[in-house]
Amino acid sequence: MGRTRTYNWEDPAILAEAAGRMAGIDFLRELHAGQLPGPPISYTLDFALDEVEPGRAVFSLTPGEEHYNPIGSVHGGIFATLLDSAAGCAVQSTLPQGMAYTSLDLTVKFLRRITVDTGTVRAIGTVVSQGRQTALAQAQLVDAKDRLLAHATSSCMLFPVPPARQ
Ligand SMILES: CC(C)(COP(=O)(O)OP(=O)(O)OC[C@H]1O[C@@H](n2cnc3c(N)ncnc32)[C@H](O)[C@@H]1OP(=O)(O)O)[C@@H](O)C(=O)NCCC(=O)NCCSC(=O)Cc1ccccc1
Repeated sequence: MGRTRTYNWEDPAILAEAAGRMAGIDFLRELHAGQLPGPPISYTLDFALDEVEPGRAVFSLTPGEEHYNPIGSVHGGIFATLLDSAAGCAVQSTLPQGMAYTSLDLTVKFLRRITVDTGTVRAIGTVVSQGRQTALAQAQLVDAKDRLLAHATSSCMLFPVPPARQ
């Protein structure tokens, strides 16, 4: 008998509209407090924003079988999703109202495999450098013993919120 999993999510337009009219840190704090619905990807993969402060964001995930690749460990894309989220939200946490961002790239180093036995993992993102048009962020994926599981750097593009989203 195969395993099954069901989940619900909220209309992503609610979140996108809020992101367009709020300062990054206020948006992320409301997300963290549950005053805004999580993004659909957080329900799909079952991970959450744990901490946020200006220039730093932390996400956590407890690995399950549903995250596995065909070779018996957590798929690299799960690592990358957590690292992209942490690095991107670290940048977002510094943006004033009216500014938006998107990640331009993500360079990931997979240092240790993750399995269901690894336990909860945390992706800690911080801003390394911020300019007018781009920001450089990095993120570390660690286990409960703070062992480094993966590392990523990401460049983000900064731009005014498009009029349609304001
Ligand atoms: C193994 C290596 C790549 C290289 O390690 P090195 O630089 O030589 O360093 P070191 O030897 O110090 O090892 C470090 C730790 O690793 C442990 N360990 C070593 N060998 C094995 C082993 N054979 N099996 C189990 N564990 C092994 C080793 O005991 C140590 O742990 P410890 O300190 O004792 O507790 C390591 O960096 C790694 O596992 N990275 C994560 C890669 C990863 O998870 N990628 C994403 C998933 S792939 C994917 O999804 C793509 C895909 C998609 C679709 C379909 C198919 C595929």
